[in-house]
Amino acid sequence: MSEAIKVCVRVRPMPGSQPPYLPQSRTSQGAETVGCISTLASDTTILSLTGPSITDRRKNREDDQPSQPQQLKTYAFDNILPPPSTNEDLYNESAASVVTAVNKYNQDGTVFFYGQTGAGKSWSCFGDILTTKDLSSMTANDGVMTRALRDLYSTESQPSQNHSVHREVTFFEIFNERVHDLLSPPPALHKSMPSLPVRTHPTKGSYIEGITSLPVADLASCLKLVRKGYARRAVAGTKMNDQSSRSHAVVRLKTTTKDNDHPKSTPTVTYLTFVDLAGSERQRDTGNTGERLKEASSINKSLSTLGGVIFALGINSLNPTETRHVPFRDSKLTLLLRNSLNPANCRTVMVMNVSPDEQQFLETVSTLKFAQRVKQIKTNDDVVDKFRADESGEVDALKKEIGKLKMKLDSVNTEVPKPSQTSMATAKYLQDTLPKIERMEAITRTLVPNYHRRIMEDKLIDKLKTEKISRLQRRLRTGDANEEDPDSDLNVLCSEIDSLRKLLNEPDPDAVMYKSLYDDLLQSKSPIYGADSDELKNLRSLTTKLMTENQSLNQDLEGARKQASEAQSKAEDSTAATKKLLERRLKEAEERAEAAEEVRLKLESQLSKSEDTNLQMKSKINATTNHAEKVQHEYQTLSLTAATQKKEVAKLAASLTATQIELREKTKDFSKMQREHEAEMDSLTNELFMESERMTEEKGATEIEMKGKLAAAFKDNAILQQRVKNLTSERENYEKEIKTANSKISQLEVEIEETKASAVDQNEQTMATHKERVEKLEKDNLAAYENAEKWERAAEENERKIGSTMDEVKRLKKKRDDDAFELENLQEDMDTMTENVKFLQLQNEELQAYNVRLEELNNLDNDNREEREDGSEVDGELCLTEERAKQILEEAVSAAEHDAFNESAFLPPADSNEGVHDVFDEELDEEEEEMFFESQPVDLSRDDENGIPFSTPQTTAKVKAIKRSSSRKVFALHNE
Ligand SMILES: Nc1ncnc2c1ncn2[C@@H]1O[C@H](COP(=O)(O)OP(=O)(O)OP(=O)(O)O)[C@@H](O)[C@H]1O
Repeated sequence: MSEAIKVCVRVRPMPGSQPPYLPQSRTSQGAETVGCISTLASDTTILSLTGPSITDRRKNREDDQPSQPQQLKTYAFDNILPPPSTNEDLYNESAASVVTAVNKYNQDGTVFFYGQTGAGKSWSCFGDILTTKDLSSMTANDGVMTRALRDLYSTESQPSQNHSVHREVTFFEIFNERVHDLLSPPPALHKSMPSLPVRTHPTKGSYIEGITSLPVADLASCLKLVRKGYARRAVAGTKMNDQSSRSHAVVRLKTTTKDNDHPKSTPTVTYLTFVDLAGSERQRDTGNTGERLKEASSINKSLSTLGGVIFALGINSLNPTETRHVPFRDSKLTLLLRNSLNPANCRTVMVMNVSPDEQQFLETVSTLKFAQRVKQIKTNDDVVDKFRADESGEVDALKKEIGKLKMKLDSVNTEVPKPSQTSMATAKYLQDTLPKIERMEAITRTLVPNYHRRIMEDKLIDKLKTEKISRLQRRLRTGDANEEDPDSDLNVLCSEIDSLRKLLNEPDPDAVMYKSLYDDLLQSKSPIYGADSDELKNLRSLTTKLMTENQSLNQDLEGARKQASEAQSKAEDSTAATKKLLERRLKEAEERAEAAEEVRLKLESQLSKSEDTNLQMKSKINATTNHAEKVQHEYQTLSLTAATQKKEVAKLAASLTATQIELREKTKDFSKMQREHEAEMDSLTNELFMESERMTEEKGATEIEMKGKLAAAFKDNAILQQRVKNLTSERENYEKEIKTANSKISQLEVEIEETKASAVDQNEQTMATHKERVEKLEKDNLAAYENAEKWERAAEENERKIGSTMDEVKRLKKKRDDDAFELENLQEDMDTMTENVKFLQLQNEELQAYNVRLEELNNLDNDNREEREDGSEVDGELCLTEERAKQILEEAVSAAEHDAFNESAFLPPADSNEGVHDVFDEELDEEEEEMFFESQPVDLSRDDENGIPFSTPQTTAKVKAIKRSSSRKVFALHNE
């Protein structure tokens, strides 16, 4: 059993730091620290993480205090690359071996880039491909993918006479569980990228229907296409990364190699895949909402499925007897990369990108835990792919197996130092050869058990292969006449396997040859040395000489051997100690395994219990999900109601504003009128006051009445002013209330939105982490209970929030109704006020008219007085009987008096006497008229029956007017 997936951890530089990205501290033992990550310069497989303890973290979350760092854990992986590691370093440690496997041994290869958002996955994979101008020449920031492609194109399996190579590239992304072809022509403007369907073929496995696969003959055209596709990838700015990839991007290069020597043979197809996964992200850190949140939820879901697949593969490889279901089908990512995750099929490397930033501590822990799970996946070289469903793929698998065997053979061959070709006839050769032979002997001694072990291992593999081959042959024999075709794939494969087997079974021929030579030499059985010739004599003397030299050399050699044996014994001691240590460790491991078995049994029983609990939990979660959906529905209804209410409130506010404007206008008018009124009142008061002083006591009653009216008017005016004031302050209060209500409504809406978003977020997150939780439940039931409780608490909290929100909405509704009612009342008050104001206006007008009338009367009285002061007399020339004239005059006076005092509007304006003079102007001259008036025996000092005084200037004027009109009538009668 060996680890199937190589895991390299790449630590990015501290965010915001500048090159050369040196460690922040370095201890005397060589430990280098950047942020929360420490590494050893002497051991690049160990990493330790320092961070706050879980309790500290919880505490910090509550009281927001910085915590004391604590040593947390040390992890071991295949390779750790702390800053300032370059993309070249990363390539050499990760993808280089994958390229070799693809290129040299026809294996499939995949490189994954995993890590939280902003940890440097895209940087590690693609480097600065978007900004590099010349793609054909290498730059320092070339990503791992670029370097791998460069190596692939430049090395062995280039087209040759024997082989023809054809390469095609595909580039797609998985965005929100939709597969987008990044090499297809872009969609029309404002149209979204079409989603391609993923189909599963019974023999070919899963594939994308209609994906663009473009031939790429050289590196530059391949990189150009990748760059084009990469530029079209879905990215968006988040709080954690301003160019965050929102999708999983997969670049796949298919290489088809045809063997020209065997044109009928099936071409070998290999895939080299690069997967830049979207980064896991926590909503709390990114602060994502809306579309970004939806994307994050989809990313987390597919990563969680990937985790589930890795977990199941790990469990299966730990316990090969039972096969746990591997949920490849749960996401498009795992479905399409199923082959890449199968260690029997593919050489896979995972680059785990982490950030040393203390703020990202939890994410780093989570990535490293994921990496540990990946490391749990083991592969047994004897185990043939149990995932492969199709038998037609077996030829391909066998070819890949040959690749593996070749790789092994290569590694074995490189361990054997080859002796150089030398002449056998010279002693020099012997001199040179002897120590070499010695060494060869030693090597052979060590190699033989190795060979034996390997032969045993490979025999096992061979057994499986032979079984497979005979099965295949049987099938071919029964179904295909081509069985004897020496060119058939199977025969080619068989012969290749046989030759490989031979190579593995037979000891190195050089070693055997040198060994036999050496033996011959030692026993002097070689025919060359047996002949008694001069050459031999010479050789013998030379040999004797050499032998003496050799003896001394042998002595040296003996010394060296002694030293070597000492070193060997030391090495043996240390080996024994190591063996002991290993045995102790083995024992410990066995004990641990036993303990683990016990735990497993316990866990199994717990598991069965957990499964019940799971079911309960699932039903609970379903119920809660239903409840959450209901809540969501209620939210929507609430939002609709809130929107309607908002509209109503907006309408109300608009009508209120209109009323307010109207009110303001009216208030303005009222204030203006009031001011005018006050001014008029003042002037009227003054006038009245003056007038009242001048007026006699008979006018007192009128004056008092006037004053009373005036006082009443003042009072009304004061009330009006007060009312207007109250109204204004009421209006202001109402405006304030409306404002508060509006702000409360918008606050409420924001709260509803937030609660809705957080509920949706919680729902999605719960659904996404559900599977993981269930698995966690299997491990730790208690933790799951805690989670469930937390979840329930969150749901209760939601319910409580909804309750309080609904109460708030109800309260606001009631408030709105109250306000509407208050508004109606205010409107009524306003109407009453308007009527009052109208009434006051009328009163005002009456007062004005009265004033005018008073003035007029006054003027008339003055005129009258002036006329009387003239002393002119009326000539009695008229031939009208005195009695008839008196009668007519009395009738006219009475009618006029009635008109004058009951219909105040009947009087002409104060400044005009037109009505009086008209007739006279036409028919009598001034003198005649005066004479006529004077002749009339009217008592101007008497009161009429209504008690109206005639002795005032006004009454005098009135009477004079009456007299005139009467005279006119009398004159007319007289003329008749
Ligand atoms: N090793 C590194 N050296 C220098 N800069 C780096 C390194 N790793 C990452 N960065 C920088 O950090 C930024 C974020 O890296 P990148 O976009 O590769 O992250 P990511 O893991 O792909 O994030 P996301 O999942 O959000 O797409 C980039 O601007 C990149 O330049």
